[in-house]
Amino acid sequence: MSIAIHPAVDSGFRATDAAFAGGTLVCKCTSNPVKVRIKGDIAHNHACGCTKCWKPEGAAFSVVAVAPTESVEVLENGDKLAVVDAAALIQRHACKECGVHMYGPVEREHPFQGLSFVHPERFQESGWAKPGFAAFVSSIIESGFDPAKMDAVRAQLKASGIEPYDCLNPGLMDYIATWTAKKSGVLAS
Ligand SMILES: N[C@@H](CCC(=O)N[C@@H](CS)C(=O)NCC(=O)O)C(=O)O
Ligand SMILES: [Zn+2]
Ligand SMILES: [Zn+2]
Repeated sequence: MSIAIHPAVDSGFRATDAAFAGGTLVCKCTSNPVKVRIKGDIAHNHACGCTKCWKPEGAAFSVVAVAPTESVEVLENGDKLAVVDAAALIQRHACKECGVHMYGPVEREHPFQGLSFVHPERFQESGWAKPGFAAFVSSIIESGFDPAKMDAVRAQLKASGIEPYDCLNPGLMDYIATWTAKKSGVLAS
C-alpha cells in the first residue's frame, strides 16, 4: 500500500510554469481567510519531514519553499496570524483559526537570513515548481511514523523523482557550510 507523502506529490505535480511570478497564499478558513502575497517566484521547493513544518491532514511531509522576505506582503486578515515558536530560527506565522503556516521569515543572522519559508500548495495560482528533493526524511518518525516503513518511504520518494535526504540536500548543506566557513574566516569571503 502506498504511503501518503503529500497530496502535491502523490497525485502528480501540476505543471511547472517557467513564467511563474508568485501569487497569493490563502489559508484554509472558509470565512475571512488570511491572504499573503508573494511578489515573485519561489525557490528550493522541497518536501520536509520535520515536525515543525505545517503538513496538510494525513500527509507525512510538508511541501515548503523560500521567497525573499521583502517580497512577502500580508494582504488580508493578518490579525489572525501568530508566531508558532518565537525561539525557532524560522518565525512561522500560522493562522490561529485553521493552523496553516502562512510564511516563516528567518530574521536572525544565518545563511537563510532574509528568506521566508512558504507552503506553495496554499497558492491560489498553479504553476509553481514541483518539489525537487525531500529533506529531514528520518524526522517523520518523530511524528509517530513507523520506523519499519522508512525503506518504503524512501523508495516511494525516489519513484516520484524526489531524492530523500535526512537533513537538507547537498547544495544547501554546502551553501550553509560555506557561509559558516566565511564567517569564521577559514575561507576568504
Ligand atoms: N528532527 C527535527 C528537525 C527540525 C529541523 O531542524 N527542521 C529544519 C527544517 S524546516 C529547520 O531548519 N528548522 C529550523 C526551524 O524550525 O526554525 C524535527 O523533526 O523537529
Ligand atoms: Zn485560517
Ligand atoms: Zn521542516
